[in-house]
Amino acid sequence: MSGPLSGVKVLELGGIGPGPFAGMMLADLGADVVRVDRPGGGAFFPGMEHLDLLNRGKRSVVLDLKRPEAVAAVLSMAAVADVLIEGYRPGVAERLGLGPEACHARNPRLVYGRMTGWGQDGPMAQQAGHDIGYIALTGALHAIGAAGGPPQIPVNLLGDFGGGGNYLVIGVLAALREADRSGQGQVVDAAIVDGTAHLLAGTHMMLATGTWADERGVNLLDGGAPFYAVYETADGRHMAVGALEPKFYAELLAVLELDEDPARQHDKAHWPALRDKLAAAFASRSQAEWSAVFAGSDACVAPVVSLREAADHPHIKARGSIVEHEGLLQPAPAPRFSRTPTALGTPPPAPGRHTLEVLEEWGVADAAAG
Ligand SMILES: CC(C)(COP(=O)(O)OP(=O)(O)OC[C@H]1O[C@@H](n2cnc3c(N)ncnc32)[C@H](O)[C@@H]1OP(=O)(O)O)[C@@H](O)C(=O)NCCC(=O)NCCSC(=O)C(=O)O
Repeated sequence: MSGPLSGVKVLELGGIGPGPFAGMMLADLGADVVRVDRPGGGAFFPGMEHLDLLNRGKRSVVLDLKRPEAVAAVLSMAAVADVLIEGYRPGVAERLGLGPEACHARNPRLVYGRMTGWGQDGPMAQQAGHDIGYIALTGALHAIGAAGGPPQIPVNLLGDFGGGGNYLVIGVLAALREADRSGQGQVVDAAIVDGTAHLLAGTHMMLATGTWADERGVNLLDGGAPFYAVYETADGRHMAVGALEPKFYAELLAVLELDEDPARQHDKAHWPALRDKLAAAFASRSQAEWSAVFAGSDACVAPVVSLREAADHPHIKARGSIVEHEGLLQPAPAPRFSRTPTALGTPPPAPGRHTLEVLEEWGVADAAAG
């Protein structure tokens, strides 16, 4: 296995969303990730486990953790692992006998990563939830959408993955580094509400400076500014315009051949008229035509393409950011490394495919535990 985390052993107790995403990232980075699936798989999309990209590059063991022998097997695996990650409701791992105390008794160096929406404590810790509810409580969902319209759902990118799985990985990596020095593991409590709130640092900065109103669709970076917005083209597609800096804004006006005073960029009273002008300009040609017109320019304009179209965009293609691998269209590992390059992992395994192989390899005595 290549990648900077080559040789790092990760045990992932199977959950949904952000936990598996964090496991995928660790596998992308080269770690040996073993996922413990429950009998019957417990997949979000049953029967389609081979398409579950969040499990690429991992091996799967199926263990019924309601059986003491299976719990003993997982504890033995935790004894030789560097990292354990779990995404149950707080207290579930403890009830199974796999909480941090039980695991640290077997392996004091273990980094024990916990992924939840609300966090390990607080009044809502025990409540069920999903991305949309978690981001709602941080102010993020309120901030997204057009002025006068309802909040818009940013897929489940912001909470589950941006504020969730990513922060679990960051926490795990920091704790691993510290464990190298101290010889001790610790618990990483990654909560989507914390991570999403943290992602809002820049927005809070603008709020503090009085340059951001606590409303959606009226600000510099939420579509309020006409030079940072999305416009419809003649064929019903869209172009994304992000001409923030005066020199790039001037370039936008030049390419569009708009009769407009560049000095009025930040004149809010002028914004409605400017938006109308930009809308009329973009509505005059197709997305493909505008893409050709803006190619190579610094006007910061890009076509809004679909998930499938993205893979065919010349830049995305040249970078190999989204690739077809083993018959599956998927994003490539990110970021990239100069000395220890990463590679796309093995396809998502069927649950339990590696039970015997892994239990043997990780030296777990009772290989029949599952
Ligand atoms: C998502 C959940 C609300 C789902 O709630 P539940 O279905 O009630 O699951 P819980 O985690 O509470 O408990 C899981 C139960 O499964 C049992 N369990 C788990 N693994 C096993 C195995 N291998 N074998 C046997 N039994 C098992 C475990 O003991 C618990 O049983 P008992 O002990 O008997 O109860 C919760 O897991 C949760 O809050 N997780 C943290 C946050 C999270 O992941 N949110 C969703 C993000 S995804 C998202 O937002 C999105 O996709 O959109």
